[in-house]
This record gives sequence, C-alpha cells and structure tokens, in this order.
Amino acid sequence: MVNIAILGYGTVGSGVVEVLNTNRDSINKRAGQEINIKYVLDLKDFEGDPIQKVIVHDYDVIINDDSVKVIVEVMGGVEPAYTFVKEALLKGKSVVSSNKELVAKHGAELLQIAKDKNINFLFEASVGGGIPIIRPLNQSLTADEIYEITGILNGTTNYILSKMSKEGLAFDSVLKEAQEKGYAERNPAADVEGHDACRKIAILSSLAFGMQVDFEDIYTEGITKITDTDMQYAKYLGLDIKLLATSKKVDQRVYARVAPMMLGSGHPLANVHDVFNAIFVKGNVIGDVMFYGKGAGKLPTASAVVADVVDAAKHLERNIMSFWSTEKMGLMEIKEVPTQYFIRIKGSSSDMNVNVQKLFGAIQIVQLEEIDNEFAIITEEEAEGELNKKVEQLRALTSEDAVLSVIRVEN
Ligand SMILES: NC(=O)C1=CN([C@@H]2O[C@H](COP(=O)(O)OP(=O)(O)OC[C@H]3O[C@@H](n4cnc5c(N)ncnc54)[C@H](OP(=O)(O)O)[C@@H]3O)[C@@H](O)[C@H]2O)C=CC1
Ligand SMILES: N[C@@H](CC=O)C(=O)O
Ligand code: NA
Repeated sequence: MVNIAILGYGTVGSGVVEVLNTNRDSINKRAGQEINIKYVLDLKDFEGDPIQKVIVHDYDVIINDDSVKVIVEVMGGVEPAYTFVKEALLKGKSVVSSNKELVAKHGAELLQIAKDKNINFLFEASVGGGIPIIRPLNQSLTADEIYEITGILNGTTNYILSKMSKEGLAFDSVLKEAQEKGYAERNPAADVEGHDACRKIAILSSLAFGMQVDFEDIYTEGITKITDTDMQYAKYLGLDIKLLATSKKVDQRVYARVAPMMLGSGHPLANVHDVFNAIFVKGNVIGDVMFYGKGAGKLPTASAVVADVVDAAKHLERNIMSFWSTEKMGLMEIKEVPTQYFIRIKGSSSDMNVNVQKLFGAIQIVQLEEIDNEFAIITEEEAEGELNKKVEQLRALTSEDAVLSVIRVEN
C-alpha cells in the first residue's frame, strides 16, 4: 500500500478523491499496489463528506509522517505551495502538482531536488488539464528538436470566446458560467488577461528547450479587449478568434507570445471550442503532432493528477522526469516577430483610403454594411515593431481614438 496526502480539497482535490474512488480497482492494479488517501489538508472542514475523517489543518502532521510517500499539491498559488512542496521533496516524498504558477516559477529547482533524491516531481495537470502533453514532451518526443509549440492553453478563455462567437453572449455572463463550472482560476484575471496561458507556455518551452523560460519575459495579451464587433468582422471573414500561446524557433532564436489571434478555418486550432484545449507541436524529425482534450474542469484535470500519482507510486525510488536547467533562455524581442494585423478604423474607408494605403501598402479592406462609420483592414505580414509604428502614425494623421482595435491574424 502507498499512502498519499492531498493538499487542497477544492475543484481538483475533490476530483482526485472522486477519480481514486470511481476507478479504485483498475488504478490500484496499474499502480501495482493500493493507493490510500491518508490525509487531506484544507483550511475548511467538510462535515457530512466521508473525506472529513482524514481532513487535517496542520501540514506538519503530513510532512512528519514517514509512511506518506506521495504528496498531491492542488491548492494553487506560489505560497505556501512552494514551501510545502520543497520540504516534501527534501524529505524524500514524491510530489504531484497541478499548479502552473508553482511549476513556471520554481519547476527547475524542484525537478533538480527530485532528481537528487531519486524521487519524482510530476505535473501533467499543470498544462492542458487532462491532455497528455508534459509526459509526451518528456518521453515520446525526446528524439526531436522542437521547433514550435502553439496551443490553446486556457479553458476559461476558450469557453468565453466560443460562447461569445457562437451564441452572441456577453463576456461577463460567460465568465461567470466558466467560474461556476470550476474552470477559472481563483482570480479569473489570470485567465482573461492571459497570465495562465503564459505560465503554461513557459513550462512547455522550458521542457522543450531544456532551459528556464521566464514567464515574465513572454509578451502577453489577454482577451478583455475583444468586442462583439470584432467577432462580427471575424465571422464575416470566416475567421475565429482564439487566445493562442506560441513558442517558436526562428533561426537559432526563440520567440514566445500569448495573444488573441484571428485564425482561418484551415488552421489546426480553429476548430477547438468551449473548454477544450489543443497543443500543436512541430519537431524536426516527427513533423507535426497535435494533442486535444479538456483543458480544465474537475474530472479531466483530476485524471491527469491521478495518472501522475500512479506513476509516482510505481517509481517510488526512481526518478523518471527529465529536467530543465536553471539557466535563463533569452527570447527574441516581440517587435522583431513577423505578423499580420487586423485593424478596425473609425471613419469611412473612402475618406481614409489614401492615408491607410500610404502607410500599410497592399491591404485587404473590409466594410460591414451593418456597422456605420468604421471599416477594417488586414495588413501584409511585417515585423510587429514596424506595424506598431504605422498604427501610431495612423493615429497621428487622424485622431488618437481612430484605431478601434488591433488583432493579429494567422490565416
Ligand atoms: N480548476 C481547474 O480546472 C484546474 C486547476 N488547476 C490548478 O490546480 C490548482 C487548484 O485549483 P482548483 O482546485 O480549481 O482551486 P480551488 O480554489 O477550487 O481549490 C483549492 C483548495 O485548496 C485550499 N487551500 C488553499 N490554500 C490552502 C492552504 N494554505 N492550506 C490548506 N488548504 C488550502 C482551498 O481552501 P479555501 O477555499 O478555503 O481557500 C481550496 O479548498 C490551481 O493551481 C489551479 O491553477 C489546473 C488545471 C485545471
Ligand atoms: N483556469 C485554467 C484551469 C486549468 O488550467 C483554465 O481555464 O484553463
Ligand atoms: Na496535461
């Protein structure tokens, strides 16, 4: 029997207990022994829930119990999660975590401690919820040099954008729904401002390139500025707006970016809707691979956590995760990255055409009959820095509020 302790009995923690109970026999068989939940740490009590009999409020009870071999950290946040996880690893207990904030910030150090102690720090659920992506990067794709990872990595924002686009629902009401379904972060700004996707692409990039990619260095834009009108244009153009997280090698340099993008229907990520996530990986030997599934929610996330628990139980004294170095990887500046912009402009296209064409050259002009006094353009591909200068010049030539929105396009 292997004793485990779960830190946090919220959406994911309660899902872990449910999955272990629902599939107990097959899980135990695969783990080669019984997995026993000895403790659940939480701040609250859960009167009437069978879990109450193993609830503790003091972490010392867990850390000082030598019979606990695997700790499942599903509390979220950097502290006290970091202190608890580090202490556990230093004491020789393997750790499974779904906490991307923790992994993005301290992953390299925690992986190294696990390696030194010949135990494991596993975090499949931290990216793409239930989708296997950490394990494939760590095991199945190790023959490849990775050129690109592009993904829809946040379930909440994909759910919001899908509902806004398909059902014309308002941003705030869909966000509330996503929170009720257990998809959103405790502070949903992390989702809608792109920080959650940013931490996830930082983790994937660090694993893929073997060096520390700091999430603070990644250019990040969320979805809060996307309006119904942007959606109307996208629909007219046959495009879909998605929050994409990308990390890509250009020559020998890498750029990373999180931003809403207008995608053509032929793009591999255009048909990923609702809470689903997908990750597209390009390797120099394998070519293109895609991973698809539910990126958030109680049971899909718990599925990945429990699979890690099984792996940890099977390898109690053998380290199975490769690690990335703490050496920081420099990223290409975003202004150098080539892109295409969709720009909505106030005024009439016939009056503005000369200015706009003088600045942007060959452009596609889009005018929707049902929308007065504005039009949109799609630029040619150019470095972001150059396009931004042109947007500023357009403002200077017309008025400060003439540019209504700017969204990147990938067709
Ligand atoms: N929800 C999802 O779909 C997914 C979540 N994740 C990640 O998993 C982690 C957990 O998420 P989720 O389950 O949604 O979050 P919840 O807020 O639902 O659950 C966290 C639980 O941990 C408890 N907790 C917080 N701090 C402490 C502490 N210091 N000591 C004891 N208990 C504590 C909370 O108690 P209280 O409520 O009283 O504060 C709460 O019960 C996060 O890192 C999240 O980003 C990853 C993938 C998907
Ligand atoms: N809030 C996150 C939860 C999973 O990581 C999301 O919406 O994707
Ligand atoms: Na995953």
